[in-house]
Amino acid sequence: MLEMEGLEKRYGDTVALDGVSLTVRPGEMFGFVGANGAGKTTTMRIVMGVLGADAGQVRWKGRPLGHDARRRFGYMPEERGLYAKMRVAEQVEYFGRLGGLGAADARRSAEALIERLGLTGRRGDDVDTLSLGNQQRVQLAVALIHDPEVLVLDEPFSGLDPIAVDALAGVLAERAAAGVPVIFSSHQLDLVERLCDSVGIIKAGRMVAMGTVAELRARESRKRLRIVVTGAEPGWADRLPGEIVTKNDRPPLAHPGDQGRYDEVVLVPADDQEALRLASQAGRVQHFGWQEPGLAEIFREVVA
Ligand SMILES: Nc1ncnc2c1ncn2[C@@H]1O[C@H](COP(=O)(O)OP(=O)(O)OP(=O)(O)O)[C@@H](O)[C@H]1O
Repeated sequence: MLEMEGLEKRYGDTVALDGVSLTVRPGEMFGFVGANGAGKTTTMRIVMGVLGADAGQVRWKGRPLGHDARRRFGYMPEERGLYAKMRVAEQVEYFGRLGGLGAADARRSAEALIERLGLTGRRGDDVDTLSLGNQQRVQLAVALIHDPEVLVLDEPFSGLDPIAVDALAGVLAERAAAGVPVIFSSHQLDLVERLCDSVGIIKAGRMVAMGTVAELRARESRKRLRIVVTGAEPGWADRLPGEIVTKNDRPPLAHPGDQGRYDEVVLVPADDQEALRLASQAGRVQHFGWQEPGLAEIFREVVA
C-alpha cells in the first residue's frame, strides 16, 4: 500500500502541509478533496518526488519510496506536460516507451487507450490543435500507458465532458479492480462520492476527515429532515422548530402528486414531531423523511 506519514511542507511563512498522513490500499480508489489552496497538489507532488517534504515520509509496500519505484507510478500533474507539436498517438506511445514498455507493447497499449478515451479521430493530430478537454484525455492516456502500479492524479476529471468522465471512471475502476491503489483530487464531490471507496478531506494542510462516505456520514451528528408540502401559505416554514438548511419555494423539478406550487425544506429539527404537526397544518405533506447528507454537505460541514 501507499502510505504518507506526517508530511510537512512550508513555503516561507505559508504552512502548506501540517502533518498529512494517509494510506491508499491496493485496489482502493481514494478521493482527495479540499478547498483551493488546502494542500492537495503539494501532497501529490511530494509523493511523486517533484517536491521534497520538510518532514515526514512516503512509503510504498512498506519501504521509503524512491526514484525507481516512482517510475512505475502513473502521475497526472496539475501543470500538465505534453509536447505541443507531437501527434497524439506518437506522444502516448513515446511516454509508454519512457515508462519501460517495448515498442510493440507501447503501440498496442497506446491504441487501446486512445480508443478507450475517445481520441481515435484525433490520433494523427498535433496536441496543440486539440481542445483543452481532448488534451486532458491525452494527458490521462500518458499517465495510464505503462500499466502503472499506483495512480496519482491531480484533478483528472476537470474539464472533461460527461462521456469522457464515464470513460475515465471506467478505466480507473478497472485499474483499481486489478489491485492498483488510485488517488485523485477533485472538486467534483458528486463524482468522488460515486467512485471512491474512501475520501480524505484536507483543510489548510491538515486532514480533517477520512474514511468511507458511509463512515463520514455516520460522524455527521446533525440529522436532517426533508419536508415537501403543497398548498401552504408563504412563510409557513419560518415557524418550524430548528435550523433551516435549505428552503426552496417552487423548486424547478416537478414532484409526484404536485398540483403546481410546492415548498421543499431541509431542516435540522429541534423537534421532529412538532415539525410534522406544523407541516400538516400548513398544507398537504407530500414527503416527510430523514435525509442522508451527501459528500458536498459533509464537506461544507467539515471545512467550515
Ligand atoms: N510554489 C509555491 N510557493 C509558495 N506557496 C505555494 C507554492 N505552491 C503552493 N503554495 C501554497 O501552498 C498551499 C497549498 O497549495 P496547493 O497547490 O497544494 O493546494 P491545492 O489543495 O492543490 O489547491 P487547488 O484546489 O486550488 O489546486 C497554498 O497556500 C498555496 O498558496
